[in-house]
Amino acid sequence: MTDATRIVLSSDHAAIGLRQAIAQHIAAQGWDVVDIGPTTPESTHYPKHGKAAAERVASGDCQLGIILCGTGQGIMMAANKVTGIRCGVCSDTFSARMIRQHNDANMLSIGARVVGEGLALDIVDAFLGAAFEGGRHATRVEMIEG
Ligand SMILES: O=C(CO)[C@H](O)[C@H](O)COP(=O)(O)O
Repeated sequence: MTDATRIVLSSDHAAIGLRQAIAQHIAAQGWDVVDIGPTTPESTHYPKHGKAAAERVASGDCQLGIILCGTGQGIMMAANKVTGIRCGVCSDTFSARMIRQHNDANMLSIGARVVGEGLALDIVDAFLGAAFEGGRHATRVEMIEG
């Protein structure tokens, strides 16, 4: 990935502050950030935000996505319903690195009620700093796609 890689961000109401902190953090690193909200704190429904972000990645408009909800789980489930999306929830940096290296994940999900901001930013850095290793892992990723 290069600095020109476009990254879509979205969340539900539970993760607006963390999403904005991540947006600021990665924009400062030179990533091209597309934050599709929401921006207001009213209660909303994570499936529509996960689907909207996933469609940006699946269409090729964005190369990677970072999505958040309270646990990271529901929005991940919604994103993974979109064909071509491989999204994992991460609460640790090892998993964030490995979902890129072994699973060629194109989306990362984080639970804003699970991890604090400092760890979340480290998780994002681990995800964005890793690259798919291919080889035997490519065979397995192809099997996920069916
Ligand atoms: O984590 C989530 C989905 O997996 C949501 O953020 C969570 O369910 C929202 O809960 P509430 O409406 O009580 O704020």
